[in-house]
Amino acid sequence: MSDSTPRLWAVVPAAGKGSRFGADCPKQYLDLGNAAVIEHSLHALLAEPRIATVVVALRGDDSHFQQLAVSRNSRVRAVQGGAERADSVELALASIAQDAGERDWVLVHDAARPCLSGSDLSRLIEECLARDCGGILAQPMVDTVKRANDRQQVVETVDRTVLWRAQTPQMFPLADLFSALADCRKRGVLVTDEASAIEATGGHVAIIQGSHRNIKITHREDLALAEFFLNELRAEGDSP
Ligand SMILES: Nc1ccn([C@@H]2O[C@H](COP(=O)(O)OP(=O)(O)OP(=O)(O)O)[C@@H](O)[C@H]2O)c(=O)n1
Ligand SMILES: C[C@](O)(CO)[C@H](O)COP(=O)(O)O
Repeated sequence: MSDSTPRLWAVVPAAGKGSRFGADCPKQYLDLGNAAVIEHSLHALLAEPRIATVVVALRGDDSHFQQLAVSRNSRVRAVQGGAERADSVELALASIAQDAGERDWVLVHDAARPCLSGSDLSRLIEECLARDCGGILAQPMVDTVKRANDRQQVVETVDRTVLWRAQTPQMFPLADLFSALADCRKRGVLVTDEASAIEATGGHVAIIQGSHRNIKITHREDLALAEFFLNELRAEGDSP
């Protein structure tokens, strides 16, 4: 890695199958208003001038991405992802490690989260840089939370005041995240987000409260909700 002026990179894991959604194509390519799901996610990142380059991790058999105009954006690169989300992120980081500076940062944002607002993205970037600490957007838990046994019987009610639902983007020093993901992979530690890898290797993660609109499209009913939220964001001028 070269040691130049710190830059901000973005990685977009987009190599999933969308099996829980159950559509004919991966959910990141479903139509959502006037664009595909992934286009909304990428446009939100590309609207942020501090992000120099966006690296999208795709399935090896992905034939959709190259048909999108955004695939030809000069700030967008595509690489092949891996079997798990963490593998896709690590492979994307591996593709830029040689170009990245020692003090560069990276934020990772799910292709399946199209309702990221410009204000949330800016706040995450500013808080992480100001605190010099990696961080994640997250939502406080508003439901009562139960721990259940394997027969789906309630074992206990959990104190929800200390619980947060992690979203993306998640932003960390690029070298720290790359190293943490590789370490977790070598140790067989399964991680479902970037913060888990940082935590597992002793790092610190700040929580920055994000909007409840920043949902992850997972099941069929999420698509209509995402379209509603996108229309709200557009009306407020908080999305590209
Ligand atoms: N091997 C994988 C698996 C997931 N993802 C991406 O990680 C994000 C969040 O994952 P998830 O919502 O679980 O997407 P899928 O894995 O496609 O969904 P499912 O688990 O229902 O198949 C998505 O943008 C997905 O494309 C990825 O890049 N590589
Ligand atoms: C990264 C994430 O979106 C944070 O909530 C979530 O962990 C992704 O989980 P998935 O099972 O890969 O959708």
